[in-house]
Amino acid sequence: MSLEPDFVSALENQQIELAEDTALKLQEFAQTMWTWNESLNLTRHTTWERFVSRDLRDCLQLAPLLDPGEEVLDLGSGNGVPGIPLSILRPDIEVSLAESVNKRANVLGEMVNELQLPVPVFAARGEDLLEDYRFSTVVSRAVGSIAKLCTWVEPHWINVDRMLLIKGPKWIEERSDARHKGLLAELQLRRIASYPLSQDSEEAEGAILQIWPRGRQLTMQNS
Ligand SMILES: C[S@@+](CC[C@H](N)C(=O)[O-])C[C@H]1O[C@@H](n2cnc3c(N)ncnc32)[C@H](O)[C@@H]1O
Repeated sequence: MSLEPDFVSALENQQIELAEDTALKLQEFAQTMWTWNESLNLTRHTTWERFVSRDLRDCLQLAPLLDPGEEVLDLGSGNGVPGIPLSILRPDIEVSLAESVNKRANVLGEMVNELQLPVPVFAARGEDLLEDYRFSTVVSRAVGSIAKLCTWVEPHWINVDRMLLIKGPKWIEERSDARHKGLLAELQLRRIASYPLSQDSEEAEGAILQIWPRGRQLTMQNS
């Protein structure tokens, strides 16, 4: 297999440099996802430009924030973003996927098999899994507001060190809403990455928010 020219130019346009075997695996992921997308509604990002500038860009921002050996749960994995690219970019961490819709969870299982990735897929609500499993970091993108995620994880902080949420510019309103509802009273929230969402627009910014219990000392390097 070789790299698709349109994928290579999308990477160049975004000034992203990747080892060839990593790029090939990410390419395989996108192609597998797009094939499944024909029968199941998984993604609207169906061009290399969109895949690189949105999906991959978010994952590349998230990947360096995790420590080697971390156990990570992608809550609401849907099409596999960010969990699957994360496991490709960071083979030194253990990624699991939680997806509450059975059909999508089955497809995720097929995708990780095709890609031969050591990624368990749970057909379950992420918060239910937290009753029985422990994860150092819960990651999530495009699943729910800050308030919703805080509510889901609230009873389970004993089994989670921190959440890392990938958010668009609306995160500030979501933070106000969560504060207003008193959901952040026992939590700390810090933006630990921010980046332009598109090279054409200076306004739209992506953010990675870290949320963790007040008073808890995190041991991760980038926390
Ligand atoms: C809009 S998709 C986002 C998919 C992917 N994370 C992304 O960024 O493109 C949200 C997915 O989360 C799933 N979902 C919603 N609530 C969930 C929960 N509590 N636990 C697990 N999956 C959930 C939905 O079924 C859906 O597939």
